[in-house]
Amino acid sequence: MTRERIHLFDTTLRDGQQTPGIDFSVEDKIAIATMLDDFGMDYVEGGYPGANPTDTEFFSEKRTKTARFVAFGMTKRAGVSASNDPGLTSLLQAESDAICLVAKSWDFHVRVALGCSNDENLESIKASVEAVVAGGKEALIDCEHFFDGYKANPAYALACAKTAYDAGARWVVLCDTNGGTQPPEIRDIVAAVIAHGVPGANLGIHAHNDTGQAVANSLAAVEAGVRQIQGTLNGIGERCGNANLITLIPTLALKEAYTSRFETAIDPDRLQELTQLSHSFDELLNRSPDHQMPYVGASAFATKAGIHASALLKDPRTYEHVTPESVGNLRKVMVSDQGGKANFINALKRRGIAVSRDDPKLDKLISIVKEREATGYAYEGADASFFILAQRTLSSVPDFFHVESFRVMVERRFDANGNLKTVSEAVVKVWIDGQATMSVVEGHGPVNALDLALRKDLGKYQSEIEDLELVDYKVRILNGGSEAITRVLIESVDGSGARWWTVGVSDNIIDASFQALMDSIVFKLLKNRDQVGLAAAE
Ligand SMILES: CC(=O)SCCNC(=O)CCNC(=O)[C@H](O)C(C)(C)COP(=O)(O)OP(=O)(O)OC[C@H]1O[C@@H](n2cnc3c(N)ncnc32)[C@H](O)[C@@H]1OP(=O)(O)O
Ligand SMILES: CC(=O)C(=O)O
Repeated sequence: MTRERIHLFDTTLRDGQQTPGIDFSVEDKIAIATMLDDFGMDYVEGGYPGANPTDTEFFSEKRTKTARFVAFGMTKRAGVSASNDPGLTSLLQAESDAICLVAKSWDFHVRVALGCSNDENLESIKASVEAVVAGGKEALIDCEHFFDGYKANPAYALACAKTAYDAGARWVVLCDTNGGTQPPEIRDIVAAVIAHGVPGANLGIHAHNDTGQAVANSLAAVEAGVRQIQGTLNGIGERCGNANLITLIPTLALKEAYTSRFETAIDPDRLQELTQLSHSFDELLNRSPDHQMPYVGASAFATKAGIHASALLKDPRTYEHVTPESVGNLRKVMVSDQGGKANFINALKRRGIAVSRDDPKLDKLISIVKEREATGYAYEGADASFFILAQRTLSSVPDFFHVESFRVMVERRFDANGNLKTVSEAVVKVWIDGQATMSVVEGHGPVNALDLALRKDLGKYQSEIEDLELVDYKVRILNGGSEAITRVLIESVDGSGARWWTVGVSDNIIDASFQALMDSIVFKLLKNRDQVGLAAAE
């Protein structure tokens, strides 16, 4: 039986950026767009070029290889032509494959927010879509407040959708902007749009989660005929968030209600990387993963001792709706040697490391990782540190250099002109091939000083690390009070454009940073010798 294609549209970098407390840098956006593209999304919406310097810079080049790269903006203002609308002009100049324009489709909004007539708004929709198509780009229209608009004035909401479609929009996306619509209403209203002449193959759904129904509403829309779902990683987004793609993707891929009828572009083998994708994204946001998130949460396949554990030991299907391995998660209780092994073998394979199931070194690696994670390490977000640990445990890693000692000082003092200054200085003693060198460097803060001192004189390796750059540094305090432990995550990049994350954990932030910096340099040296798996440095 032919299955119909559901197109996945990710708006993590646009609607996700509207989440209170979330603010992406250009570097963050590049890292996230790469993750999404690599995972197999059809569309990656990168933000709103022209709205702020970050998004404008992000759209200075195309950031995806396979996914369609989408710029977001709004329809032209009433009273000006499309070619004279500065917002639309700058959108058309952005480097993107497609443009998604938000359009008002609730007459109340047209009157109150835009202050123009209903017909003027329809003219803006038509002219804007035509301008996008004439500019050689795929046009999408986000019909803002479509469901509320339909309830208030069905004829007008339908006219907005149909105008966009007739003008050439590839996708007309029905938005539940305020997030209050319920699944039966979604089903009925989507059916009305299709009956009005906009085919389901050209319809999308953009659901917000204000009543906890964003995923259910997206699936209800698919049932009713839409073929594009917009959502975000881990469900971030304005107010209560957007439809969670990390929940929708496995539901579409694993649940018979959908698998028999639909397919997405996500390679079924990549589903096992879903937990890692979700957790890596949280690491990037510098926040703890939600333990109860469907499929990928640490508790999603956990059970307490007792009746459940006893049945699980007899057959895991007694308490699991899918296997944890299918989404890269782990079963808890049995501390699952079996589940653990499959998971590690898969993760190592991706990094080019082959290990057999009965190799005792694999058991050793699993127990080291579990012990370390219990003390605060998080390897999901630090692929390069995991790679080094795995290589050290399963085979070996060359002792390129040895740091005998380091010292970091922070001094607040008056300079020669009588200005108060805080100065950070680091001293590092390194041994290479029996020769010791001592480097002393001042930096912008203690971690920067330590980084510069570590990389100032690495003897015969110095020329190899000239293009190594640290582009992100994240600190998380793992438990409060005087017992606090610090986790540091560092993102590095080199001249080839490869990026990797390393981790360090200590009760001392400088020491944690030192561990992550060391892993980054060792990883770079291994990479220069073609000794790292592809997935560890993408
Ligand atoms: C539902 C959604 O999530 S839509 C996406 C919302 N995201 C954002 O707004 C984030 C980025 N936005 C911004 O940085 C700014 O709002 C900008 C740069 C786009 C515009 O800034 P400003 O020109 O200063 O306008 P401001 O933000 O104050 O108000 C929005 C204007 O857009 C108009 N507008 C809103 N939607 C539309 C639309 N679909 N079509 C045409 N005009 C629109 C409003 O009427 C208002 O116009 P006014 O200034 O004449 O009253
Ligand atoms: C466009 C959009 O983000 C919304 O209507 O919610």
